[in-house]
Amino acid sequence: MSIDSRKVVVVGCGFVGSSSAFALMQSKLFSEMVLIDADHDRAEGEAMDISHGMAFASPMKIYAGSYDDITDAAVIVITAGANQKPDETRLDLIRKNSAIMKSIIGEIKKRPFEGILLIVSNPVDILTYIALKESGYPANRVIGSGTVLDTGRFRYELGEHLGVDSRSIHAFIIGEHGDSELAAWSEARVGGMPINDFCELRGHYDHEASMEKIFNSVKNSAYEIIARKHATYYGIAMAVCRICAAIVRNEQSILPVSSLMTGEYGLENVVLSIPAVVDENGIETVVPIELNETELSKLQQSAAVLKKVIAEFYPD
Ligand SMILES: NC(=O)C1=CN([C@@H]2O[C@H](COP(=O)(O)OP(=O)(O)OC[C@H]3O[C@@H](n4cnc5c(N)ncnc54)[C@H](O)[C@@H]3O)[C@@H](O)[C@H]2O)C=CC1
Ligand SMILES: CC(=O)C(=O)O
Repeated sequence: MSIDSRKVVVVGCGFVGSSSAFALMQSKLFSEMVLIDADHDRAEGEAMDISHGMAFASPMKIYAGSYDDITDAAVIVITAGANQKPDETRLDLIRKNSAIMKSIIGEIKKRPFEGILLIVSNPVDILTYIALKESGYPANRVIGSGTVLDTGRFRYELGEHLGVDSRSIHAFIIGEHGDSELAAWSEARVGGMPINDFCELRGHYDHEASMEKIFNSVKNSAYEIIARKHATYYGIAMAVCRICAAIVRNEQSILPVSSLMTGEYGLENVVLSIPAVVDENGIETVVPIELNETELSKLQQSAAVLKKVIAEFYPD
């Protein structure tokens, strides 16, 4: 079965799945999009609604389908599962969503599929690990959206603080997509300048206080949004589009997706985010950026948090 690089499948058509589908339609990356949901009517309604925008975008076949439609897709985006309620962490979702992920991977595995699995449902790092184990696919083909969203939030916050286009900022949030994540401050650059030098250029000298404020705002974004509107979906939809573009356009873009660690920073058998080169094969290679001692220790603590949860599912 050959891969059709113009075909994408979205599994789960709730807030995140439908927003991602809407963003993907507007991105013009694909000419065919299959929507799958446990609630087939919902998938049908979303396919109809999104299709009605086509006259203002580009021709595309969008339909509610089944797992029999996945075989030649380039990417399957999985957004199915419960979202956080106020006061819930992402890790609190693991019981419900691990069962959902296992059932979806079970369906996918019954069919030939050679494309990329892009996991978005939370807790994304643990569910990506489960998808990897249950599918048996090579690690390069199973990617989590990881901290691509958090990194987008980080660049946005820094851009606001510094009065500069966030696209001119190279800075990453790494580790868990969740409460143990960290900012790789020591590698952050604005227009090629070390970040603190750029801050001083803009008249900001209170580095420690600003760093803490900006990082906390990024880390707590989901909680703040969920408290106000019950779910987050537009930011992640844009992140899904960005990752899909890197894959189907074979861009070799560096994105902090969630991937299997194989010795980087002394970490193994855990899935988390560090920057990686993303191309048509998924993860081409991870990019183990230099971290200072504090950052390295925080990354290792983040991995330990994730490993503890993984051990509940796959005790060795
Ligand atoms: N990785 C990230 O950065 C982000 C992840 N998320 C996560 O995305 C997930 C989805 O969130 P929402 O869309 O807000 O939830 P939602 O409740 O609006 O939608 C979930 C959808 O999944 C469907 N579903 C449930 N079981 C299914 C199955 N076995 N097969 C197919 N479809 C199934 C439901 O019918 C529903 O339509 C959550 O886990 C949420 O935490 C949300 C935002 C950002
Ligand atoms: C819900 C979630 O994971 C986020 O918005 O970051």
